[in-house]
Amino acid sequence: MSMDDTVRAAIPAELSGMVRSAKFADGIATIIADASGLGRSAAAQLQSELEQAVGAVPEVSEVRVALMADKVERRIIAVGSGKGGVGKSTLTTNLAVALANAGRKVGVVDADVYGPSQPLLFGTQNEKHRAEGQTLIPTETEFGVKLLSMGQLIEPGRAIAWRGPMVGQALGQLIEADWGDVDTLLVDLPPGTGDVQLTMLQKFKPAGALIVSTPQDLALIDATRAMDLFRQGEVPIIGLVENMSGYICPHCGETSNPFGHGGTESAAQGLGVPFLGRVPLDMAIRVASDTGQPPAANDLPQGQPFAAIAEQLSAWLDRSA
Ligand SMILES: Nc1ncnc2c1ncn2[C@@H]1O[C@H](COP(=O)(O)OP(=O)(O)OP(=O)(O)O)[C@@H](O)[C@H]1O
Repeated sequence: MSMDDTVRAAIPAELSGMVRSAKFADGIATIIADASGLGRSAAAQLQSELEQAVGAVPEVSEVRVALMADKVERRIIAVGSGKGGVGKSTLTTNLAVALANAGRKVGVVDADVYGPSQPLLFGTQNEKHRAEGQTLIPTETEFGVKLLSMGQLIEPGRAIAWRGPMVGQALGQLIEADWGDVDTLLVDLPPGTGDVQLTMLQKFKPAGALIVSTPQDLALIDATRAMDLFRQGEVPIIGLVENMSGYICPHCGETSNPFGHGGTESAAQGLGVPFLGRVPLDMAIRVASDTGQPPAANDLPQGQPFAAIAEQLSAWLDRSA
């Protein structure tokens, strides 16, 4: 057996699939391994396990491990709205879960400084974010989606006092975290066109933006303003989503239209952007969301509108790859 083979044989079976080459010369073992898709901490663990295993070979006085990684191409999708309370966060959570169910590697950045609600929606509000040095480690939710939230960087109630540069810095920490193999990062923006939106356009330009509105004229005017900002920043508008479109009565199942109906679809037509679909105002969506059980995670009828919109988003991601 050559010394190269001896070094290779010392590598534990579960790691050998990642090892691209193992060489030995002058007491030094040089291992090249493929760490594609591993997060920073998993890659560090791979390195130390290789060093230990190969270092145990008596002839080896030094182990040099080089880790290669395919750079994950990660696209940012901004989810915005003109005004608050239209269901932007609920949509973000459920689209993320539906995309993950369809096999994508999905992360959510909760950049809503003024009302960070993703930890509640994913049921992770009792978990603290971890960090390695300056790098945040996203929380693994039980729905196969990774999550980082402004809510865990800021004390509740302090957000209002935040100025532009602080917001920009915090957003940078969230977006440049250790996302590992995540290829699609949905960013839940605060409503309107403020500091977070500007920082996103200047520093972390999204691949596309999705805008949520309710059917009323007022909400639509605000949504148009939000869309204009992305257009000015040359971010493609993936489409408009109408939320709270039609109320499903929990008693009789009949649908009524407290906020009107179809306004978003005709606004989308008028603005020349795709209409991606509507989600009804359904108490079951609110109840499931408040208990950290996104409707899209379960095979419930309430999950279907989200799954249909996620399919369109997925098709857009494929087309623009
Ligand atoms: N389709 C729906 N049916 C029933 N309730 C909904 C629906 N969409 C959202 N909600 C509820 O409306 C409230 C506001 O939703 P959400 O937090 O997602 O809005 P938002 O636009 O992100 O608001 P903000 O900007 O204030 O964070 C929540 O209580 C949520 O559960």
